Amino acid sequence: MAALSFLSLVALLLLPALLLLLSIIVRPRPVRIPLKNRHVFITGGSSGIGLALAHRAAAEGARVSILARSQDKLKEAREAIRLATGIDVATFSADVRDFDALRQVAKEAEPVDVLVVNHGVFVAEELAKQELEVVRFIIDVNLIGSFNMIKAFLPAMKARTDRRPASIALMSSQAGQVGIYGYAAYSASKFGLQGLAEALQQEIIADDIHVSLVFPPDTDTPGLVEENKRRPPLTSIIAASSSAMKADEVAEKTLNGIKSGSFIVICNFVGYLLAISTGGISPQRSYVMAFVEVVSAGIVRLACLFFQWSWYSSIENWHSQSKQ
Ligand SMILES: NC(=O)C1=CN([C@@H]2O[C@H](COP(=O)(O)OP(=O)(O)OC[C@H]3O[C@@H](n4cnc5c(N)ncnc54)[C@H](OP(=O)(O)O)[C@@H]3O)[C@@H](O)[C@H]2O)C=CC1
Ligand SMILES: CCCCCCCCCCCCCCCC(=O)[C@@H](N)CO
Repeated sequence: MAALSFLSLVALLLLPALLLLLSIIVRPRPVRIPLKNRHVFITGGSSGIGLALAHRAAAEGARVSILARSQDKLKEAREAIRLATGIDVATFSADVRDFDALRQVAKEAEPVDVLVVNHGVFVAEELAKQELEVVRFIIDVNLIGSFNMIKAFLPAMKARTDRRPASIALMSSQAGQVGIYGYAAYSASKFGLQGLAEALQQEIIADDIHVSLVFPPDTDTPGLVEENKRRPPLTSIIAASSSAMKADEVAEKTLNGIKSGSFIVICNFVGYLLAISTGGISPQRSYVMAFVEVVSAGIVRLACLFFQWSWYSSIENWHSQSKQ
């Protein structure tokens, strides 16, 4: 009884003190980034998550531009958005691997207030089977392509005359928080975005530009349909630990994350567990989330170990079955 009341006293005093402390120290400070009447530029905006983002941003009153390689898909996307919202988006055809082409696009499109670096390619395959050419392709498009986009667009974003806060959002994946069977190259390309995002945020905070890093689970898109045709079964089994989402749901989370300046954008329940367990030393603007992280870190680590346990059991079972 005495122990119990002592514990509740500690909780009563310490937890609010912790909350207060966190509300003072969280950095960068909270920010709101308006979308209405601002220029939102989305790579990979002709399909899947990028297309859903373009729809939503247009419906919220932003001026929207989309970039991808295929002219045909861009045209189709433009028509679909016009049909649904009555709004015209600007389209740019370029390969994110071609820096000179991106510089040209940037010149035409500027000024951009919200840059959403969403394009991406994925080929799920065991590394032993995956050609190095495919590995290079994934890293080139997902990681180097993101550098190319930022290098091409950042100078004008820094020099913008609209002094309201601006944003650069990067589309990662939950496979960018934890390495998953079949995703050696893909996970590496997405983990790379985290280092880029953390360093970049420190460099451009003084320009009032705010970085968001988005972590979706499997999302129903044309890209996923293509990937599923040859995905190793173990990739699907492990990825199923996190429930799949619709492209529009991910787009909604992403835009809300951008508007609230969240550094880490969480998409589903498992996303909370992943964000807490990989929080490490990444920036956190919300003192409430910071509080949840500090208080639950240990127990969430335990849950993670259970997930690893179940994944390795699946892998063991798979191998023992395929030997029979
Ligand atoms: N779907 C999913 O399960 C998940 C996806 N993600 C991430 O979300 C993002 C979008 O995925 P999703 O919507 O499924 O993808 P889709 O395959 O449906 O669309 C990809 C988009 O990127 C464009 N793109 C691809 N390569 C290039 C390139 N080299 N240069 C310019 N544009 C390019 C495509 O157009 P085009 O081919 O014409 O160039 C298309 O517009 C990716 O970064 C992906 O990694 C994250 C977690 C889960
Ligand atoms: C307590 C801690 C909880 C840990 C649970 C972790 C669950 C991880 C599931 C990872 C799913 C990865 C999906 C990748 C989707 C993707 O990017 C591809 N479809 C390519 O587009």
